[in-house]
Amino acid sequence: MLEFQGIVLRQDDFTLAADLSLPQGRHAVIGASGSGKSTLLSLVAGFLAPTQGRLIWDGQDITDLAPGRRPVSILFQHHNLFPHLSVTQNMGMGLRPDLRLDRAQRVQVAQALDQVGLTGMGERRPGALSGGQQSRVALARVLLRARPLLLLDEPFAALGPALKSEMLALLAQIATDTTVLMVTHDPTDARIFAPDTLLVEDGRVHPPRPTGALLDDPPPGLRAYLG
Ligand SMILES: Nc1ncnc2c1ncn2[C@@H]1O[C@H](COP(=O)(O)OP(=O)(O)OP(=O)(O)O)[C@@H](O)[C@H]1O
Repeated sequence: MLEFQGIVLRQDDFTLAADLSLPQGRHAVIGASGSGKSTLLSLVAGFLAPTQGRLIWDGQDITDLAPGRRPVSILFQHHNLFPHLSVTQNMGMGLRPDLRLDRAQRVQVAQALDQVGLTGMGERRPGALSGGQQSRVALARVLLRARPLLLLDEPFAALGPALKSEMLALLAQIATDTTVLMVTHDPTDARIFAPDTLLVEDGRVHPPRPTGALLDDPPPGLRAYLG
């Protein structure tokens, strides 16, 4: 459970406010451009600090924890695979940045590779993979970190619709026991991936609502944004 207790975050003349609880599970984050979606993820990741309020994870106050000490992993649109490292090495970075993996960790990497359907491709460089395969490597690296909170900012926006759906289905299948917050501009993504959605409107984060109900009968601002 992630709790936003009376959170207010100011950035120049923009203010983000959040006062809600997020149970474990998959949540979409949806809202107009500039409404504050990325700011919300940065707050949870610890890149931005609130001016007021507390952020609580499973009863523990994480408001003042440095990003690296938070129970968080992040997957953004640009996956930042290292081009000079092999797929296996890129994934190993998720476990040990210095790549001194022990035997058990090497087995873990191989299993993750199997899990995302890239068996036998571990020695390739990212440049020798398709866009979808590179996304799979980035996804596997994030999953190897095994942090309980996963933040996604339009992670598969560069992929075509079919591949994107496939990646979301794969993520839903393997990111169990994880609380996921996924920013998306695509209501279809929200519907297929996230049982609940957080609407961000003019800097206010609304509590989670069932995705289908919210999108079937959107409030006026969201309706205008969805078109
Ligand atoms: N570094 C910054 N300093 C001051 N204001 C900022 C900064 N970064 C973003 N903002 C402002 O904060 C507001 C929210 O930005 P944010 O990136 O969270 O929106 P968003 O909902 O993710 O938008 P988009 O869908 O376009 O990515 C915007 O009005 C933006 O101009």
